[in-house]
Amino acid sequence: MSTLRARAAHLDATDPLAACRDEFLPAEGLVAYLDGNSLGRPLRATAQRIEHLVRHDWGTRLIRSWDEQWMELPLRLGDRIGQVCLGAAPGQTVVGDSTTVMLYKLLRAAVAAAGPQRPQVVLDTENFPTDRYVAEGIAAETGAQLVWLEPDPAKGVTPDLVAGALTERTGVVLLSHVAYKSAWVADLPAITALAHDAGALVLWDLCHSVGVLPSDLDAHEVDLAVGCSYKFLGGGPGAPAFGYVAARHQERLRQPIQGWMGHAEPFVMGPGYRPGAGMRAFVSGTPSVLAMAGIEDTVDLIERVGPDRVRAKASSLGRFVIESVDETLATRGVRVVSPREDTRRGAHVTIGHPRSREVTRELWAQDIIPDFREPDGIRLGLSPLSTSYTEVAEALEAIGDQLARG
Ligand SMILES: Cc1ncc(COP(=O)(O)O)c(C=O)c1O
Ligand SMILES: Nc1c(O)cccc1C(=O)C[C@H](N)C(=O)O
Repeated sequence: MSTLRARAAHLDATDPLAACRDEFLPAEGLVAYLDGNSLGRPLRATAQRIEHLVRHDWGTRLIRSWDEQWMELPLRLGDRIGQVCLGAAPGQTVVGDSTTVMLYKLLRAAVAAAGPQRPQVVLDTENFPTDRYVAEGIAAETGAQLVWLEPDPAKGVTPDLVAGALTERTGVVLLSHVAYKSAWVADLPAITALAHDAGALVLWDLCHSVGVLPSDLDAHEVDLAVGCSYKFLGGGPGAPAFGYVAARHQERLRQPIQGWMGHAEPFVMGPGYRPGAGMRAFVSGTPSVLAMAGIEDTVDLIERVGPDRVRAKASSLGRFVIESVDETLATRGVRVVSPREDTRRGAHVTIGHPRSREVTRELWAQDIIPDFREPDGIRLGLSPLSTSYTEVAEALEAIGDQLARG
C-alpha cells in the first residue's frame, strides 16, 4: 500500500463521520466520486421516500395530498433548510423554482426596492454564469447598472474589494458565499455589514455553501439569499432551489413572477393578484413535489450529525487533498488553486495543471469522477457525508499516474 493510501485508510478508520457513508445508495463500479458539489449522491432513505411518495401520497391520496401536505411543503421544507443549514428562523425560507429563476425573482425584487436613486448592482466576474447572466438580463430590463469586481485569484472577493465599489448609488450587492471555481469563502458577515453601512441590500448565492458551511443568515442580518438543493442537500437532479428573504423585508419586496400559488387565497381564483403573507408571496406556480422529496433526508442527516461536524470533515478532507498534492503532485507541475486556509475554503479543492482537461477525461474512463473547469482546473468535490479519504487518495494517485505517462 502506498503511503498516501495508508494515510487515507488511517483517516477513514478514525473518521467520526465514516458511518454516514453507509447511508448512501452504493454506486456500483465507482472508484471515487468527487463531484458532489455538482450533484450529490442519493441516500437510501431518499429512494424509499420517493417510492412511498409515488405509491402512497400520489398513487393513493392523489389530489387530496395537496391539502394534506403539498401546499405547505415549500414553506415547511424551506424552514427545515433554514433551521439546520442557514441559521434562519422559520418563515423566511421557501423552496421552489431553479436557482436561476429564484435568483431572478429576488434580485429583481431587490433592484425595485432599492429604487432609481440606487441603480447599481455590485457583482464579480468570477461568479457562476447564471448569476452574471441573470444580472445582465435585469440590467437590460430595468436600466440597473452593473458594477463589476475583478477578484484577485489569490484573494477571492474580499471586503476591501467590495468596499471600493460601494457608493451612495449602490442598491444591491450580489455575491457567492463560496466561489464555484476556486472554493474561496467570501467574508459574508463583513461584506454584509459593509453593504448595509452603504445603504445597500445584499443577496448571497449559497449554492456551494449550503449543507457544508453554515451561513448564519439571521445573525449576520443578511437580506436575501438563494441556493440549490442538488449538491450538498442531496435533492437529486433538477431538485428546486431555496430562497431566503429576511422577515423585515417581506412586506416591502415584490417578486416579479406573480402566480396563483403565491396569492393570498389561491383557491378563490378571483380577479387581481394579492400576495400571500410572508414567504407564500415568493411562490409562483405549482411546486415540484417529486423533485423536492430528496432534500429532507439529507437535511435530517446533517442535523443528526451536526452542521459543525460536517464542516470540520469538509475542512479535513480539503487539508488532506492539499497536503497530498504538495507531497506527491507538485513536482509534476500541479498547483493548488483553492485557498490553503481552512476558514477561507469551501468543500472542494481545485488544482491546476495545463493537462487538466485530458486528465479529467482519463479519470472518468477509470470511474473516478471529479470535474474540469476552464481554463485548467480539476475540481475535487468533497462531500463530507459521503466522500472517503480513500476515494481522494485513489483520485490523486490516478492523476499522478496520468501525468507520469506524459
Ligand atoms: C453558484 C451557482 N449558482 C447557481 C447555480 C445553478 O443554477 P440552476 O440550479 O438554476 O441550474 C450553480 C450550479 O449549478 C452554482 O454553482
Ligand atoms: N447544475 C448542474 C447541472 O444541471 C448539470 C451539470 C452541472 C451542474 C452544476 O451544478 C454546475 C455547478 N454549479 C458548478 O459549480 O459548476
